[in-house]
Amino acid sequence: MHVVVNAAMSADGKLSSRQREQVAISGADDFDRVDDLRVESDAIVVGVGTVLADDPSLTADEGVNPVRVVADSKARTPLDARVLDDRADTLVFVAESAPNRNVRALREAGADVVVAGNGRVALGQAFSELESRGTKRVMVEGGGELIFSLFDGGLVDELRLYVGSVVIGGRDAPTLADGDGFVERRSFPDLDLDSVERVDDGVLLRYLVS
Ligand SMILES: NC(=O)C1=CN([C@@H]2O[C@H](COP(=O)(O)OP(=O)(O)OC[C@H]3O[C@@H](n4cnc5c(N)ncnc54)[C@H](OP(=O)(O)O)[C@@H]3O)[C@@H](O)[C@H]2O)C=CC1
Ligand SMILES: Nc1nc(O)c(N)c(N[C@@H]2O[C@H](COP(=O)(O)O)[C@@H](O)[C@H]2O)n1
Repeated sequence: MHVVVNAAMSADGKLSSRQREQVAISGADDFDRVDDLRVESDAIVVGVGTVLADDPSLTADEGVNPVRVVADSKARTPLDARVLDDRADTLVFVAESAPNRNVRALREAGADVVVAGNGRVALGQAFSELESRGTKRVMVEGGGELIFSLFDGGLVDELRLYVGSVVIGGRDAPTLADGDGFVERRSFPDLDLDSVERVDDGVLLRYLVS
């Protein structure tokens, strides 16, 4: 299974402002590129933080939509979230500790709810489950907490990063990789820069994870 993390960040590395609402960092050409990547993928994965902050639909304007996947330990995905609409299938990974009534409500809303892990979704287990269902290409669309955990778990193969020509700032604004962060140099994931391309008025960087 090939896992691509795709994100748009400001020149100072922020995914959004400290208010954690969706910010347009890239432009029309980049959103078209993201649409194409969605259609080429079998699954699009986000953390529940992105669902709560942005309410994304995670669907493409044209083509067959991949399954939408939410890492949501406590089954907090709102029942009126756009990821639960009928434009595509949705799989929610929860932890064993997720309240039963939340799990039941998500199933009644049409989601496939799968338990992976105890206190928090075990991403290795969740990705093995995706692979066992025939998933070949996974696209991760954020946010920073989930992306850090995926790098920490050695689960990322490729990073496509749009760097917009804007500064957002703010110590509490989400960055590409939040979580606890790495400390030892030898634990920093090393990246191989594969390509650099001007898109809109920013830059698209494509890295392979060593
Ligand atoms: N510019 C861009 O490209 C993008 C920007 N964003 C922005 O990012 C922000 C949201 O990011 P963020 O708050 O970090 O949210 P995330 O989408 O990364 O979701 C984080 C949540 O996912 C759940 N989760 C479940 N399992 C795990 C795990 N193993 N590791 C980590 N998290 C897990 C946790 O909640 P629980 O414990 O309840 O399960 C956690 O709080 C918003 O401001 C949004 O606008 C988001 C996507 C793309
Ligand atoms: N590629 C990209 N460029 C930006 O400028 C962005 N702000 C984002 N953000 C993420 O894209 C998702 C939007 O989803 P829908 O189109 O509503 O389905 C969402 O997860 C944003 O956080 N991406």
